[in-house]
Amino acid sequence: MEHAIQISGLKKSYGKTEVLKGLSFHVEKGEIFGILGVNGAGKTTVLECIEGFRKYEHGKITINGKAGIQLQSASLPAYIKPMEAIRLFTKWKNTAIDTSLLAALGINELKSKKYMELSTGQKRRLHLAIALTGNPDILFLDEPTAGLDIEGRISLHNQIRQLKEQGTTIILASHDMTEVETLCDRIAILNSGNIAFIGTTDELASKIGKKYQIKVLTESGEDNYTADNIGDTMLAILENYRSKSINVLDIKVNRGTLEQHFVDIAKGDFL
Ligand SMILES: Nc1ncnc2c1ncn2[C@@H]1O[C@H](COP(=O)(O)OP(=O)(O)OP(=O)(O)O)[C@@H](O)[C@H]1O
Repeated sequence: MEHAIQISGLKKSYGKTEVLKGLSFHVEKGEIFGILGVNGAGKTTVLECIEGFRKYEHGKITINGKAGIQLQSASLPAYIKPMEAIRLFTKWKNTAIDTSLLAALGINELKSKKYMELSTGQKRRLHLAIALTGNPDILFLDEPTAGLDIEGRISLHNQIRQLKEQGTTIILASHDMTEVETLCDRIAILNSGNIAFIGTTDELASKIGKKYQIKVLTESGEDNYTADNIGDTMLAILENYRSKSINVLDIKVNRGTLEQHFVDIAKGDFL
């Protein structure tokens, strides 16, 4: 089956720094696909290369469908009113105003305000409405809920899920594992310009599910370990301290959360 987005061997450098080192992946039609990584991992760069806003040195990107792109904050003129912005983009995309979409996103309530007077959440809703004018097949979202309160987050998540139900393919960048876990069908985790993991969050959880984190407090300080096999590892750790005549004062064992494991993978400490 034809994919919504197909990327092979994508390389991008800023000056001498290679930020993307040959990424290959695809986004399936109708899925919500998350690109994860810590700050500076290259998430925005990947999105911008796919969107066509960034030149790249190597690789091939194929998009099958009409794209809708959520603007970055502060990207509209300060004095423009929400409905003026909607009319501008509707005209530019040569399409009609979708009044039910505007009602669903609460844009009508913002009529009297200027762009600079909107809150972060209101701006995000307006940016989403603009991205959705012309009914795109593929929606690009960069940190869609950054700066939103819990209510705004839940509301935007629900809107994103509804769009998926209507058949829209969604690709989003985020550094929030919890957000991605609740929303995305599949994720790619970027690390040092490469994909460190790609698959479903369930696959990620089962891959790392047996990982334990062990914190040992001794008279010389605190040591941290991770282990798949808790029994053998504990014996080896304790034997090591005993052979060095170091007194163990306390031991704590945790099953790591997906979030902690994401940080390990994203920073390169995984396995
Ligand atoms: N226009 C640019 N010129 C030079 N370097 C850039 C430019 N844009 C991004 N970079 C660098 O490329 C790297 C990746 O940036 P990018 O914005 O793609 O990361 P990100 O994962 O989206 O980060 P964040 O989570 O902070 O938004 C960073 O080291 C950044 O400093």
